[in-house]
Amino acid sequence: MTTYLTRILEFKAGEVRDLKQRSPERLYREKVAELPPVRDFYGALRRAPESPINLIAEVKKASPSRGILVEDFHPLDIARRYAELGASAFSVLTDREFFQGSNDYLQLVASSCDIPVLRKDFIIDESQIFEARLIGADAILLIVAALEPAQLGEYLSLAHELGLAVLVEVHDEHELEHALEQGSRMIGVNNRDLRDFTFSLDTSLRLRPKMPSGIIAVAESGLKRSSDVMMMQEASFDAVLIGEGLLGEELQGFTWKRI
Ligand SMILES: O=P(O)(O)OC[C@@H](O)[C@@H](O)c1c[nH]c2ccccc12
Repeated sequence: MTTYLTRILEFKAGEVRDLKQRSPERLYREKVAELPPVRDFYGALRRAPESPINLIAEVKKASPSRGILVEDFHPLDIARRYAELGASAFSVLTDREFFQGSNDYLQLVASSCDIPVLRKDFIIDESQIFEARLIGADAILLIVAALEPAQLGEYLSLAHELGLAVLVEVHDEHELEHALEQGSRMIGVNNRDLRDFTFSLDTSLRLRPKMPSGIIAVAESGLKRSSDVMMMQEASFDAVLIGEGLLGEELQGFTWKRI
């Protein structure tokens, strides 16, 4: 069945072919060895007992479901505003075709701010993990629904070997089980179904009790109101990942944890 996700992944496969032609793995390994260490993404997101929920603020220009969200898009200004709001980490979209993101945006944000940065993209090949490290990311997203079962474990290992943290994204019980079996340390529940872009906050609430303690738990997508954030805090998520909702006034006025 053709879904939004399958369409995105097909396009991504073409991009990855080009990327692999441009840069063989040997070159990546040499370059990565010269890089400074990453910032501690896991450490920034783990919520201490009694402390408020952490914010991963997403720097997002557009989405396939909503089109352009920010016409006059200045990623660094947006990131600085989110840091002032109290964000613990950033997520920067690097997918060009569907989200109008860019590696340049990530590079700019990562090199100008102290807060750790997640590369938000559809990773389907090891070359993209090396690339993430080279452009300055501290963490990557791995979407369980976008990978073959054997790939998740392999990519987790490679990312950790390169010093990158991994946010493993799941959408149902089955994916969660697989994520846990493969040794994920940080798991994000996407409230949005990437196959048809429908969403429900209940997805996070339903899956949270099935995540063992010790896992860093993140609720992702569709959070727009203070009450949504409070609900995830009460459900004992460590963090929320918010893009579009931060463009609205309500969450800009929210008292996020100050750093
Ligand atoms: O803008 P929102 O609804 O707050 O969502 C942010 C983030 O969760 C969403 O952009 C996202 C979650 N998983 C993804 C995977 C790929 C691209 C984007 C995403």
